[in-house]
Amino acid sequence: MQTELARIAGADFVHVDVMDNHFVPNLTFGPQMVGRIQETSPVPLDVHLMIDDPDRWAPEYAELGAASVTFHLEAAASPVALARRLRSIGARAGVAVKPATPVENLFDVLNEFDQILVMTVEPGFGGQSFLPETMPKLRTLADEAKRRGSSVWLQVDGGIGESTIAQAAEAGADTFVAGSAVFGADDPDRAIQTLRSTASRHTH
Ligand SMILES: O=C(CO)[C@@H](O)[C@H](O)COP(=O)(O)O
Ligand SMILES: [Fe+2]
Repeated sequence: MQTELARIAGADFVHVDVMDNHFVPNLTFGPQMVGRIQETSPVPLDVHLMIDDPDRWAPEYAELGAASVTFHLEAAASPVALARRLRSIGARAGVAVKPATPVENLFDVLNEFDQILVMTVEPGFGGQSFLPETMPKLRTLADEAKRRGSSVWLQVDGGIGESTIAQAAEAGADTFVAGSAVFGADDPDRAIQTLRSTASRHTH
């Protein structure tokens, strides 16, 4: 784990995928392991919860000291109350939407969140292909956030690499998660730098 973390020391965050084998058909780990990563990592953690009942579990990840905790809108009973709770613990509050989930319901509550994650693959597995059909939704969200003067971060996750990061940045994303494109590279830190500069060239 330490060696893996050292390979991405130049990243802004370590994105941690928590999967419960209910919300998604895959299982990773829970709070105990995330706590260990938190203790070991020199880079702050961005926790992505792909779990049922985040209202019950998400605060625990904030208590561990994660910089941000993102739960799925589809799974939360009271998204705004949960975001407030995460913020009160000191974490950035994030809400994620699956590719087919509309974002219009978030427009009136944008300021309740620090980041919104637009999934660019179906959650559950790394190494999938980017879904370009998610871009119009991202663009609508970015336009709305701008119109309202919101400072919410717009994150994309899934299939992000050299060509797709450009599309996502063009559509208004400002925070990018890359798994395979970084860990599959010979030099992960260099891959991060290249992705970062490609994104900034396509940000307007
Ligand atoms: O949350 C998820 C998938 O559910 C992502 O964080 C992926 O694990 C990112 O991996 P790549 O698509 O970049 O390989
Ligand atoms: Fe993720």
